[in-house]
Amino acid sequence: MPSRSLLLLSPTSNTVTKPSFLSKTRVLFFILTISSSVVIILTFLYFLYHLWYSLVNRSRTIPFDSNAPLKLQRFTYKELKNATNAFDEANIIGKGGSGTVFLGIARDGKLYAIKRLDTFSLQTEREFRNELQILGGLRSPFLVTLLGYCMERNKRFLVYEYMPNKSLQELLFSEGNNLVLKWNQRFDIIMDVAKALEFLHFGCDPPVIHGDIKPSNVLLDSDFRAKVSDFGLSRIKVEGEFGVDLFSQDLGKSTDLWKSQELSGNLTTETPATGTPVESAHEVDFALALQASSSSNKSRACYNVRALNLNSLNYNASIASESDFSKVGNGKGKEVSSIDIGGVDWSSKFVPYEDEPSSIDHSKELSFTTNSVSDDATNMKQWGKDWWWRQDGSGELCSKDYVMEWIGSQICPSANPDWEEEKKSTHEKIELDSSTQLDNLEDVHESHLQELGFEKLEKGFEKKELKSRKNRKKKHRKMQEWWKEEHLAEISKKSSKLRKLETKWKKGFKIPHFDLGRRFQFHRRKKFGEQNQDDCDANGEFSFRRGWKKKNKNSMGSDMWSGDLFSRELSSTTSMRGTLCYVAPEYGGCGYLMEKADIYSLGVLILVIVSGRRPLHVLASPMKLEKANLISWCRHLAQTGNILELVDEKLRDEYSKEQAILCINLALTCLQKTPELRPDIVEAVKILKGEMDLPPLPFEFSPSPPSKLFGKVRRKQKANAD
Ligand SMILES: Nc1ncnc2c1ncn2[C@@H]1O[C@H](COP(=O)(O)OP(=O)(O)OP(=O)(O)O)[C@@H](O)[C@H]1O
Repeated sequence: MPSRSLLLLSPTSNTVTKPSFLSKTRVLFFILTISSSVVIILTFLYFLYHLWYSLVNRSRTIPFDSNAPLKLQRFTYKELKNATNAFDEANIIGKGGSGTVFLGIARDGKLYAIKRLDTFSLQTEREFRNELQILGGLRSPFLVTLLGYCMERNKRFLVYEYMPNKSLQELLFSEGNNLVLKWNQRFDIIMDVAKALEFLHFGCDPPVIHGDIKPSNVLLDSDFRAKVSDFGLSRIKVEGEFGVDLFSQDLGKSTDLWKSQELSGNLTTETPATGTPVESAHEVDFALALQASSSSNKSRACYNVRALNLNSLNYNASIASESDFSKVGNGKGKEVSSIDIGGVDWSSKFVPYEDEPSSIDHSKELSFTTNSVSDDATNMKQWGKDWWWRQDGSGELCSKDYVMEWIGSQICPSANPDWEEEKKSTHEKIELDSSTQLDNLEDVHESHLQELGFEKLEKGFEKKELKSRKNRKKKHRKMQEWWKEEHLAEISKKSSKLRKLETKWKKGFKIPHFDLGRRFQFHRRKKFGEQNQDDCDANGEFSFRRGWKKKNKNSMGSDMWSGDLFSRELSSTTSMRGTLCYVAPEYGGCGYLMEKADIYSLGVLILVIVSGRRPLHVLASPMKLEKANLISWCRHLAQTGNILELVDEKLRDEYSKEQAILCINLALTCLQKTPELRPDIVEAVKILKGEMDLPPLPFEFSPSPPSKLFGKVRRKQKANAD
C-alpha cells in the first residue's frame, strides 16, 4: 500500500512542480495586471481629482454663487464668440484701458456690448469682480445694465446693454463726429449723471461711490439719455471703515460747530468702531478729518452690508458702527433702506446678493491700523496739498500735465488743431539733446522739457523704477515721487512697445519744442512722409498701461488730451484710482474715496459738457494759455463775471442762458477744495431741477488761489481797513 501510494503520489508530485511554475507566472501576470490597472485607475482618479479641484477652485473665483438673486446670465465663451463673429475687428465698438468692447448680436437679433478684458491680471480681475459685485447688483435707469458675464479659464467678459450712441467722450471729442450736442441734450445728460449719482449715494444701502466719473464712462442711449457705466473702480462705502468711524461722531456732531469755529479741528480722542484706540485727533491731519467729516454728514447705518458680502472685518466694523452711529444725531443722517427719491423706492432697486466674504477686496482699506492712521494722515498732510496744487494748479499747469500733453502731442499731433496752427507759425526745430538728465522729473520745467529726449525719459523712468522697488517701504512719499514711482515707472516696465516707439522717434521724430508760451512743437523728418504720420494719427493710441497700440478706426474714444490719457495708468495701480483732472484733490493718490469725490468729478464733467472741451488743453498762443485749464479758466471767468464765455461756441446762441449759468455755478460749488463745502448729490439734483437755490459761491472761486492773488486781496483788505 505504501508503495502504491508512493506510485500514486509520484505523478502527483510531478504535476505539482509544473503548475507551481505556471502559477508563479500567472501570479506575476496577475500582479502586473493589477498594478497596471491600479496605476491606470489612480491616474484616472488623479485626473478626476484635478478636474474637480480646478472646477472647485474656479467656482471659488466666481464672486457669487448660483443661488444668488442676481439676474446675471453666465455666457459661454462659445456663445460670445458666435455673437461677435469670432471677435471680429469689425465688431469693435470701443477700447478702454482694460479691454475691448465688441458689438454682440444674439440669435434673436438683440444687440449687446461685450467687453473683453484684454489682460488677465490681478488688477483686471479686481475690476471684473468689482463690476460684477457692484454694477451687477444695481438696477437703475441711470446706470448701464450689466446683463451677464463669462469666465472661462483666464478669459473674462462682461456683457452690457448696448448703448447706440456710445460714450460722451466720443460724442464731444471724436474727430470724425460732426454731431453737435444741443443744449437740451447736454442739460439732460448732466441731469442723468446727477441722478445716477443720487441713486448710488442715496439710493443704495450701503452707498456706492463710483470713483471714476468722466465722459468716457457716460454712455448714451438712442435718445441721447445718459447712463453711467464702468464700476471697475467704484467702491461700497462702509461706515465702519477708515476715517469715518474715527472722526464722524465728533464731526457728525460738530459739522456746524466746525464751520462756526472756522474749522478749528477741535477733535477729541475717540475709539473707532473696530475698537482700536486712536491717537488724539489733534495729531490727525486736517485734510483727513475733513474728508471724514464730509461723509459723516450722512452717517447712516449699514444694514445690508452682509448682503454686499464685504469681508468679515468690514462687516463687524459696520455692525459696531451701527450702534455707534445710532448715537450720532445728524441732521442729514438717514435710513437708506427706505429712501424714496422721485417717487421711487430706490432701495428696492438695489439687488442684494450673497457671496463669499472676501469677494470684494477691501484689503487696502482694511489694512488700517492705528499706525496707519497716522501714516495716512501724514501722507495726506505731506502731499494732499501738493497734489491739489499739482492737479489744479490754479491757473498754472504743472510739469506733469505738460509731460502728459507732450507725450500726447507726439502721438497725435494733428488731433490738436491749435498745435497744428503752431506748427505752421513756428519753424524752429530743436534737435534731441541726449545730454539732458532726468533725475529730477518733479522739477521738469519748460527748459527741461525743451531738452528732454525720449531715451533719457525712459532711462529716467527705469532708474526711478529701480529706486521705487528699493524704497517700496518708504512711508512718506511726496505726490511727485509717487507719481514718478507708481506710474511713470510702469511706462518703462510694461511697455516694450514704448521702446519700439522710441526707435521710431529716434528715426522719425525730432524733439518737441516747448517755448515760453508753454507750447509744444512737433516735427517729423520728411523721409517718413505723410503716410507715416497718418498711420500714427489715425490709428495710433497711446495707453500708459499698454504702451503704443493700434487703435481701431471704430474706436474713437481716445482720451488723448483730456487728462483721461492717464486714466488707464491711474486705474491700474492700487495706490491711485480715478482719472487725472476728474479725481478729487482729497482723494488723489491715497485718500479714501467718499461721495464728495464723485461730486468733484461731476463738477468737472459739467464744465466739460457745457464747454465742449477737455479739462486740460494746452493751446497754442500765450493768449489762450489761461484757458488751458478748464477749471481755472472757469473760476477766472466767474471772477470777471463772464461765465457764459465758457459755453461751447458750437452752440452759438442756441442755449438757455439761465440753465447754463446754473450749471456752471453748480460746477463751481462742486469743485471746491473742501469736500464739506461741496453740495451733496441730492442738493445738486435739486439745484438742477430749480427746486433749491445755489449756495453762495466762495469769494475767489478758487480753492487754492495763487498766493499773488491772495496777497493782493489781503493787501486790499488791509488798505480798506486802514
Ligand atoms: N454698453 C456699451 N454700449 C456701447 N458702447 C460701449 C458700451 N460700453 C463701452 N462702450 C464703448 O467702448 C468704449 C470703451 O469702454 P470702456 O468702459 O472699456 O473704457 P473706458 O471707460 O473708456 O476706459 P477705462 O476702462 O480705462 O476707464 C467706450 O468709450 C464706448 O465707446
